[in-house]
Amino acid sequence: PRRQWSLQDFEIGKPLGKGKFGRVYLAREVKSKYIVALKVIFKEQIEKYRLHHQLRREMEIQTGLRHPNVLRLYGWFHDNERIYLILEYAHGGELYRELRKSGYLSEKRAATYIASLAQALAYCHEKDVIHRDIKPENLLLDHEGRLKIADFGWSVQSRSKRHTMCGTLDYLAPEMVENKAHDYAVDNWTLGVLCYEFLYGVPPFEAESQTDTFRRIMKVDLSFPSTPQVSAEAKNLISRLLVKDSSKRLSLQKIMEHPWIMKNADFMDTCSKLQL
Ligand SMILES: CC[C@@H](NC(=O)c1cc2[nH]nc(NC(=O)c3ccc(N4CCN(C)CC4)cc3)c2s1)c1ccccc1
Repeated sequence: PRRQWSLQDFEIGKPLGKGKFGRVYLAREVKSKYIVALKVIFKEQIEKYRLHHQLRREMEIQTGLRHPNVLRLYGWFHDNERIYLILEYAHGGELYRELRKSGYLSEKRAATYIASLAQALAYCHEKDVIHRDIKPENLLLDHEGRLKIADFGWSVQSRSKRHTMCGTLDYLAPEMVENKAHDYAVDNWTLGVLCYEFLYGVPPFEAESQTDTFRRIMKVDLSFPSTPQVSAEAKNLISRLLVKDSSKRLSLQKIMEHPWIMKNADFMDTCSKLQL
């Protein structure tokens, strides 16, 4: 039986990051000395924005997911004011920071991250989970540099209903921009956006205003800068993901078999190759 955790079970360390509704702290479970990340969410924030059903969904979803590229949620507890999520600690921090520091990533590193994401999403889709908010801020790195998808706050368990999104629009697929019912293929679109951003350092439809970004997404106004130098195979993969008709986007399986991925991705644990 799952034991009841409480704050007394943990020594709280430095703050790791903060999101809209809470903060994450480094923490150590006292008895086992096991290092975790403790996400603290304020109940009044959840009530104010009426997000308890979403938070419950995040907790149910992430608890049930077991994949090397999905951040583990070990358990949770609460007190009068706060809800605490006991999360896997990713030692490398946010992929976002690495991307901003180096400007853009090598084709090998970009392909490895896209392959890891495709495997993680294939696993999530098998479990009827659509993350829907895959962006660099939600991607973490562990001590081996392995990618971990975090923050399932926006994910949905089954075929999604209409939801308004907040935050950056750069990663929204056309069907989400049009607020149409959408399905798993939104995550495939997002892989195209991420692959572009990993290789060029900026998202493909970036614009001065949100309206212009909307317009560029709806038109799939995609162009490749002349620098940095990016291979034709990489551009081919991006062009086959950033397709308006969601049924025509490359499937996750086909992404993992794409020549650019096969040539550049470093499948660290070969077993993941067998999972294909
Ligand atoms: C993805 C956002 C989400 N975050 C999580 O759930 C998060 C869950 C989780 N587990 N481990 C983390 N690790 C870190 O945040 C981290 C940050 C910097 C680090 N380094 C700094 C540079 N140094 C050179 C190396 C070490 C190392 C680890 C995070 S964040 C969130 C959502 C709501 C509220 C707060 C946070």
